[in-house]
Amino acid sequence: MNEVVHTSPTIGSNVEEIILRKTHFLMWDIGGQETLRSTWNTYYSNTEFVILVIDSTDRERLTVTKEELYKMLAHEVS
Ligand SMILES: Nc1nc2c(ncn2[C@@H]2O[C@H](COP(=O)(O)OP(=O)(O)OP(=O)(O)O)[C@@H](O)[C@H]2O)c(=O)[nH]1
Ligand SMILES: [Mg+2]
Repeated sequence: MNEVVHTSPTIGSNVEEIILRKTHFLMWDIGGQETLRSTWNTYYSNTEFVILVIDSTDRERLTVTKEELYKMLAHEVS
């Protein structure tokens, strides 16, 4: 709180491993910019879950987000 957090757009990806008891989470943070979305499908194999972060105040982009989510879910398992 009361702290300015500096962020920069994700280019490529950031990977983080979290271990909780015997469960290992390997989390990939990937960029959401339009030009980077075509690379998303290279992260799908062995993926158990997806966390999609949206800005709920950006009403215009909700439709785009929905389309991108459906595209992701419709992707063939490889
Ligand atoms: N108010 C508020 N602003 C946030 C929060 N998280 C991120 N932001 C702001 O939202 C903007 C984008 O944040 P990022 O974390 O770069 O968003 P991103 O989804 O990772 O974007 P990409 O890496 O390009 O996919 C920045 O201006 C942040 O300061 C939050 O929890 N609260
Ligand atoms: Mg990011």
